[in-house]
Amino acid sequence: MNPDIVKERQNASFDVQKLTYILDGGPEKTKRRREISLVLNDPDFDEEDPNFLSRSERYEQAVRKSAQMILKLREYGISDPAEINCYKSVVRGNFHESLGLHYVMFLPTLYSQCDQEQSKKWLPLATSFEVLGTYAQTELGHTHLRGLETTATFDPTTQEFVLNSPTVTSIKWWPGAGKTSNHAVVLAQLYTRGKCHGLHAFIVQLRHMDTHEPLPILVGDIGPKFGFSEVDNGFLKLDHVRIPRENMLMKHVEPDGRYVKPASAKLTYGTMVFIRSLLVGLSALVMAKSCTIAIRYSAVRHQSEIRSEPEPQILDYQTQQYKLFPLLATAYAFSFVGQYMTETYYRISGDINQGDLSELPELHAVSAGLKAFTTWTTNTGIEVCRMSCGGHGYSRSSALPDLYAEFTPTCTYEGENTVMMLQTAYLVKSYRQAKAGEQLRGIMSYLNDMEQRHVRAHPASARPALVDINDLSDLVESYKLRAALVESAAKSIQQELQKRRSHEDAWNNSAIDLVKASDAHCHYMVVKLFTDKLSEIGDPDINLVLTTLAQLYALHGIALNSGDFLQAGLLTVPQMQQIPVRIKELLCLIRPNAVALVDAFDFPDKVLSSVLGRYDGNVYENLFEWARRSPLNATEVHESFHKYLK
Ligand SMILES: CCCCCCCC/C=C\CCCC(=O)SCCNC(=O)CCNC(=O)[C@H](O)C(C)(C)COP(=O)(O)OP(=O)(O)OC[C@H]1O[C@@H](n2cnc3c(N)ncnc32)[C@H](O)[C@@H]1OP(=O)(O)O
Ligand SMILES: Cc1cc2nc3c(=O)[nH]c(=O)nc-3n(C[C@H](O)[C@H](O)[C@H](O)COP(=O)(O)OP(=O)(O)OC[C@H]3O[C@@H](n4cnc5c(N)ncnc54)[C@H](O)[C@@H]3O)c2cc1C
Repeated sequence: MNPDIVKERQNASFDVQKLTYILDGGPEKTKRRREISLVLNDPDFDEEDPNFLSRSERYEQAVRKSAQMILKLREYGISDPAEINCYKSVVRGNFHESLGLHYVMFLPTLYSQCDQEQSKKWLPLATSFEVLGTYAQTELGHTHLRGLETTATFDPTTQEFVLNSPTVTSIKWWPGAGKTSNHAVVLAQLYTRGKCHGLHAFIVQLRHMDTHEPLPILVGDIGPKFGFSEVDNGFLKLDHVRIPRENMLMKHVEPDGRYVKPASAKLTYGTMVFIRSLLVGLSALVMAKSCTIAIRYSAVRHQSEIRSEPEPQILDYQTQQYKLFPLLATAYAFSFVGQYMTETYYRISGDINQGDLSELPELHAVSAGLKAFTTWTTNTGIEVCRMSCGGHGYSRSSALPDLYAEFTPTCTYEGENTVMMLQTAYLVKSYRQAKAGEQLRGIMSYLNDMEQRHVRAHPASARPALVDINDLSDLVESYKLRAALVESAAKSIQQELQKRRSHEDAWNNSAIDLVKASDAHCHYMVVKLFTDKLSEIGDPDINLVLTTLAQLYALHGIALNSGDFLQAGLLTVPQMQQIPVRIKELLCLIRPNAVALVDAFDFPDKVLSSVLGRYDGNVYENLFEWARRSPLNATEVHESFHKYLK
């Protein structure tokens, strides 16, 4: 064990194990997670570092691993979805799996959109993996749902739907598992009795069940990408492909071609809401991994000098702390927000299953906003962690390049982030309702205060600054008032309308304000949820260290967005000047606990797959050992010497 890292652990002021329990949701859950993690010792999962393989080899290795996972899950009798998720996330490490779409989109779509008869037919096939599915929605030319071109036209004479990609732009593009899957949920515009009824979901067989040869359908892999090398994102061109009427999910078309309206057309989009909710938790996980790597490495790396003494640990540089500790605080904040998002998703979708759709718009708005907010922040954070590790951070052995390449598309898939932020129509709507005197419920209820509390932009001089920057509840209140930026967005739309612009143009001309408002709303939610969580934590040592992190998270956010807080008169200039001073104090308070705080995330070394983030801190000898395994070192003299240099 590296002596620096041993010393760091001795300095911790709290019980790391107890903090792990809090993050997992209780000691039982930690115990079970650790039991599941023992799978890492299974030699059947031994594999080559994907960084040393070609794309085709990576795909093959990933398929082998996916197949092994299925067999092992059966062998160990793991069937609880949360446990399957935990198992798979341990085995997958930092990469994705070829069968990922089957689990996260195909199966959930079947679960939520099959009627009884369909469930009876499709669920046994899909859960036994005879049917391997993907989710084919996006097209070469469009992702916007109303713009999708693929059609499904009902033919009452044969009781079939005819699926067609009429143009090049209508070819399905990006669905995972182009080579792996034999079925797809295809999203297409439904036509019956000559009328279009919008987007609906259909189960389409793509490949022969025995030979895996494509049916008369053009299907394949779209080629190498920035990351996602384990995943065969695919194309799919349907040329008048016929499927039985029973393959339409939720069966909205009667045998005579009559269309039966669903309770809400948006239920078809349910799987996207599910994944957006999950991505909040994924952001927390990846931010936690990145911080673990960068902070452990910073504790063992010595460089340069502060005083004329031996080289200090780079973690002692104030600038290094300023790079990493706000991200550490973010990792904790997002962990608690991820827990909230999961609970909220299951609560509201439970109500939806019972026929109560009243909270669907809020679930959509919150999951879209938090997905965008947390993935954007994490995306930037991984890169900060990488650069904070200097040259060794650039090596694939650090895992940080892979974490970035695998994570960055979360800002794009499942709804491009700006587009998701613009789903703030709900916020503006809520603002208008509150202004009209309606009492809002749930997370939007802070807008009820608008009129009474004059929550709106004021010049600094007009508002007495009562905020104590050391008091978290005051900071939460300030974020809440800043979230009233939605008023500026609503006003901008109003002004545009007064200029006789159409509603659509008024919206587009206010889009920057709308995204800012959405961002401020999400930021408020994160600060509030982090602060609320503290009241549940009884252990005084842990409460203290997490309070320090929450303060850092809140103050760092204010420092980055000082213009908003000053403009709205929420803080004065002298208070703003105090914030960097307080931030520096908080960095010093966090410093002795930094390594313990990342240890509490409890990532096994094999899951981190990072030479820099090793628990034992023995970085250099392992870096050397990793480099020696590079395929270029397989021979002492590379063949290119004989071919070209000699
Ligand atoms: C541990 C977890 C690991 C997870 C790892 C996952 C790895 C998997 C890897 C990759 C998977 C990637 C899969 C995909 O990307 S699938 C494709 C995803 N595509 C999208 O997300 C498209 C984004 N676009 C949209 O969703 C829509 O186009 C839109 C931007 C929302 C606009 O939709 P539409 O045209 O219908 O709507 P309007 O703007 O006119 O809005 C109409 C009203 O409907 C409301 N609305 C929209 N969407 C929803 C919804 N999902 N639920 C509820 N309500 C919704 C909208 O707010 C409007 O409401 P109003 O009251 O104003 O009328
Ligand atoms: C790794 C990966 C996996 C994927 N997996 C799947 C899958 O399994 N199944 C599937 O169906 N799809 C999948 N996708 C596709 C993915 O869902 C889309 O790429 C995503 O929804 C974004 O759409 P787009 O690519 O058309 O971007 P565009 O919408 O073209 O975005 C380009 C730019 O235009 C801007 N823009 C677009 N619309 C607006 C607007 N209304 N207002 C303001 N700005 C706007 C965006 O902000 C962005 O800056 C995957 C994508 C990736 C990268």
